[in-house]
Amino acid sequence: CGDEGHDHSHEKRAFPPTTLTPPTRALDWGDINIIHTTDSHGWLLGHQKTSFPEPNYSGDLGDFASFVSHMKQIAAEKDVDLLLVDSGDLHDGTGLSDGFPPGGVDAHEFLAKLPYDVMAIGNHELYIYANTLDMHQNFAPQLKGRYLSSNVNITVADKHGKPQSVPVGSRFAKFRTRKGRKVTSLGVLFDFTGNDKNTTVQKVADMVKEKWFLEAIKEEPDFFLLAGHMPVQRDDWPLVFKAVRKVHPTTPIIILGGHTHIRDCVQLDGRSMSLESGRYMETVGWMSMKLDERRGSKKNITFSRRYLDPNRVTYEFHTRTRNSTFDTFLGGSITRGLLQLAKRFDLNFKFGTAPQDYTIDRVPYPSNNSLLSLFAAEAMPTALSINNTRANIPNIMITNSGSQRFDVYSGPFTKNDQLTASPFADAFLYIPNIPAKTAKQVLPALNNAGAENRKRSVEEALKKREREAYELGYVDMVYRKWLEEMDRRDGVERRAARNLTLGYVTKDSCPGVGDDTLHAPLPFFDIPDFIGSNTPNVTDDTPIDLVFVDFIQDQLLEILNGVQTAKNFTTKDVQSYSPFLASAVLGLFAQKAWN
Ligand SMILES: Nc1ccn([C@@H]2O[C@H](COP(=O)(O)O)[C@@H](O)[C@H]2O)c(=O)n1
Repeated sequence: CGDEGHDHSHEKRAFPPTTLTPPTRALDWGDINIIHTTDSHGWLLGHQKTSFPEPNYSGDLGDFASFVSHMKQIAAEKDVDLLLVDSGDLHDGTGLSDGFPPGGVDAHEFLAKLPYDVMAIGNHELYIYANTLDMHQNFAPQLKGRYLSSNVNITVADKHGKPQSVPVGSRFAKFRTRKGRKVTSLGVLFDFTGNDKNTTVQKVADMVKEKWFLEAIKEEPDFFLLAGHMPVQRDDWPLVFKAVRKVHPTTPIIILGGHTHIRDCVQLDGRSMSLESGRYMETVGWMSMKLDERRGSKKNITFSRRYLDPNRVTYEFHTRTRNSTFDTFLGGSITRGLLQLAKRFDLNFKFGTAPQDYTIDRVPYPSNNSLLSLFAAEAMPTALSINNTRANIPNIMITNSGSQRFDVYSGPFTKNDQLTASPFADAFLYIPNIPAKTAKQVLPALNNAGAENRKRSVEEALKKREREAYELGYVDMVYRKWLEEMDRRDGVERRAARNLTLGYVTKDSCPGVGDDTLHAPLPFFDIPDFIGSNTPNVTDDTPIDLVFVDFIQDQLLEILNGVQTAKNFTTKDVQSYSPFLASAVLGLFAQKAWN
């Protein structure tokens, strides 16, 4: 980096001890180039486990910062523009984002040190008001008008103490690139309904009718940069796209989406490209666009896109650097700062030693290697029996499979591993005295099993619930379908060939191959949306406790009232079951079972 006299050593350079596959080819540069991140969910220290595909994603935020600096330098040499954009969901996912009380994520300080041109808000910034307030008061100001929340507001007290609803960040941003090109930018969130009190999400269809929106898009920029936490397929981007196209039929439009955690690309017309760049810092997206020689051209624009595996081999390949020349001063200081933060939050605290790998969808559910089986059948019953006067009453415990966010690997099981596997601070509730016969029907009904035998009214309720679930942020099924398709295409053959490491194998609807590095896909097994403990061995009329996480309360009550008619259950029948939150369950279990 040319900065002599400071320490370049990183403790975390101990991993990965594995040989990583380099990218297949150089990036295609254009006049406008974009590096894109989304759904990072706190994975700022990179993926640290040694079983594949984890080493593919071992680059940390410091490495990423060094990569961005070198790429900026290359852009300057080429005399082109390079922008850095994020599409939201910084919260919920690791010990760095969830290892301490909500309302002030110190790790975000390091994100703000990167030269982001635009960042958009995600649904995970809105589950807890204190987190949204932190974004509004502390994070957004550091982005100087470029933290965008076009349709998301927060209610805060004005200077007279009266509540007022204001954008969490800014509604839009207009700026010029280094080369002087005019950009109009938005940060749009899908129609999310699971947000906390005193935050509001306006429907996208209503946002595009707002006076401020029509004013903002009126003047023609050199290109529109529409960032947002919304998948590039099957959602409301076309509403925003059409609203812009109505006024500017040929102006280039770049869309940078997120939320479904997949790698995806689509072109809504020949002068636009939409990119989605995965999750958990497992993907860094790249897009380039060659501008027209003359203004007003209607010809198709040449775009390229690429999905990079974020690791030092990828970064050094594309920046023509070596291990000894790659780290910048900023990059090194970010890595060291994050490691200090991890130490401060005691993220290496060991609960026990996991005897084997437990994965979410690489093995069937239920099975001995399934994390969902481990959580539902062993960890939840063990952890929730601690300090619980109802421990001796038979029960059925239910949670959503989406509550388990990441695999557990054999070896030391730390506080960080606990929070990556299960980051949500969801509380456990219960309804007492449900006849075992009724309680046993709830889980299959939640998973829509036996739908063909069900009455039409229940069918309709389930359809409605599916729609509502999407609005609440349930998109795990989209990610899983994506994994299933890549495995089904040629998973068995690619894995059998043994010349490729495991990783993502993307097929999207943009021209050419999108993945930067070739891999064999992971094996995939379908999993249910809801999982439960083993049913107790009691007679059908035995009254038992129906235990569940608060996150699924509304759906559970709806289903419970569908499988029986003796009583209409409401939130008044629900009580607190345990002092422990979902995010603590695996640690409590590991202390008992893995020590
Ligand atoms: N309190 C919570 C909040 C969310 N979830 C799970 O997260 C999913 C949404 O996350 P995305 O990254 O996909 O936006 C949601 O479907 C739930 O599975 C939770 O369990 N508890």
